[in-house]
Amino acid sequence: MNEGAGVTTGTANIGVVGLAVMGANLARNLASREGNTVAVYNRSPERTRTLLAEHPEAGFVPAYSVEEFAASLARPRTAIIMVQAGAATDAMIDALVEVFEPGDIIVDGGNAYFPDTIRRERAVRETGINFVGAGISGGEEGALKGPSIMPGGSDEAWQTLGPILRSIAAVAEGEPCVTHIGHDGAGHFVKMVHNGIEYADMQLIAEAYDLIRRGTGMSPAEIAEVFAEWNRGELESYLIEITAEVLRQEDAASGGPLVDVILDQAGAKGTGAWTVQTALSLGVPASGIAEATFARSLSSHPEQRAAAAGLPGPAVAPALADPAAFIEDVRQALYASKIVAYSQGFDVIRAGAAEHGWSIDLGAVSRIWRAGCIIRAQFLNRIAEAYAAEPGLPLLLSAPYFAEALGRGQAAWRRVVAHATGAGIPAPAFASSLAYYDGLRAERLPAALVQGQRDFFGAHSYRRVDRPGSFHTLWSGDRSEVEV
Ligand SMILES: NC(=O)C1=CN([C@@H]2O[C@H](COP(=O)(O)OP(=O)(O)OC[C@H]3O[C@@H](n4cnc5c(N)ncnc54)[C@H](OP(=O)(O)O)[C@@H]3O)[C@@H](O)[C@H]2O)C=CC1
Ligand SMILES: O=C(CO)[C@H](O)[C@H](O)COP(=O)(O)O
Repeated sequence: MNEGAGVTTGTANIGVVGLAVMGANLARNLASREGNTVAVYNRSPERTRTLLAEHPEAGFVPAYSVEEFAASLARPRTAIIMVQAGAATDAMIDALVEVFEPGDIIVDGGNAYFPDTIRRERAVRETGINFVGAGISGGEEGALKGPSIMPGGSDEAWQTLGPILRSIAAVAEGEPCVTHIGHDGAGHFVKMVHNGIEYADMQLIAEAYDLIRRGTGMSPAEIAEVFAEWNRGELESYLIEITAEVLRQEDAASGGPLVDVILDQAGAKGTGAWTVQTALSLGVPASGIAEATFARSLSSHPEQRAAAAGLPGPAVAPALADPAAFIEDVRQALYASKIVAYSQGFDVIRAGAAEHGWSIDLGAVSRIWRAGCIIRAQFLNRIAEAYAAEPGLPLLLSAPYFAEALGRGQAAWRRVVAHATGAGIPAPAFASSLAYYDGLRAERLPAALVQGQRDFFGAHSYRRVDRPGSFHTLWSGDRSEVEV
């Protein structure tokens, strides 16, 4: 039976392909906006049927084949794909290209590795169809109520898409959380870095929890109250808020805290690793994001953890003289490390924009992250202010507000990292953020010695502090210096 038979075709002004958690909620969000009629299609028809049955109010136009989907859309067609990243996205793009026409727009709203988006945009453009890679953040709730949206693609496609995306995006201080990030893969690039920062933020919060729990012996429910309190101050953010919720949750089966029965192996779908790979290839030291990504990897090697379980650690953990003061230290260390994570993330975006010829407005990026997305936070207002005051800011953490906050928090930060080290509690994101801060502010770095070593074994040469040029010491000869 053709389940689409009987529906009016060509009337939907927008379509959604892929009706899992993100696609279904985005389709409902679109349908709830004045003037929209939304066509929906999913590879497995069950999802389409379920969505229709559960949300008759949305007035969806269902399609059970890509041909039917194309026919249900008014021309020029606009469709948003929300399917699994990778091969599934390629398969859906190929299928839509077969049934769409020049001038139509295909939007990939899923997470995609930006080089894939650049490749797809180029290939689809050849057919005369517009392709837009748009990062969408906010999870299930954001997709439904208003996500933060990071579209790339052409100016022409943005003319059509802009009003639709503005109508469904979250709103922060009266501004929709969407902006045309830049051409081809720019949108997915920025979404990738958003997720890298998300990894760092989550890891820092997890380390804060672990330090407090192991240091003070407080229960998860008690620590939830600490996070709830922090959420009323400068750390106010969605991730802090949901952390309190998770820590408060009791497990029905054991009667204890849910967090204690969740297997301690963190999953990852790839965006953190993409950010780190990209940062490495751009030469940007995104060390906090890297540590957060590696911390998930370390957690997910049970065989290695079992092999290391008997290795010695500190015999006696240092006692905390003042647990309340320690908790305040952790709060300050978390804020300082968070500044580092965001500063590094914005560095990756700046370097990526330069490398790929994108003109990315970093202030606009910070503004569209203020609501709707997973890293939404009060803090983003401070970043927006920093870029408004100095759009060409070379280093976010050197902006007056952040420099002052780091200066205020650095003593507590050091105490926390020292305590973690002394107690044998892993705090890789806290420690690496502090090392990054100290590395940046150091008058002189041991990189000079590294250069000497490189010159010794590979005649790689070095530059001198006292005169221009490149030099090499004749290490295996008379050790005199020559200019090269
Ligand atoms: N979940 C989240 O919080 C967020 C997810 N994203 C991104 O949004 C996208 C959608 O995420 P989510 O809703 O979680 O869904 P999933 O990533 O779990 O993907 C499931 C969807 O992909 C479809 N699919 C899988 N393989 C194929 C294929 N070969 N051909 C056609 N369709 C296929 C499924 O169809 P079928 O029903 O037939 O299996 C289903 O509709 C992903 O790219 C994800 O990375 C972005 C932000 C947040
Ligand atoms: O994009 C997202 C949020 O912004 C997705 O939730 C993504 O799946 C999170 O990444 P991971 O699964 O690797 O933790």
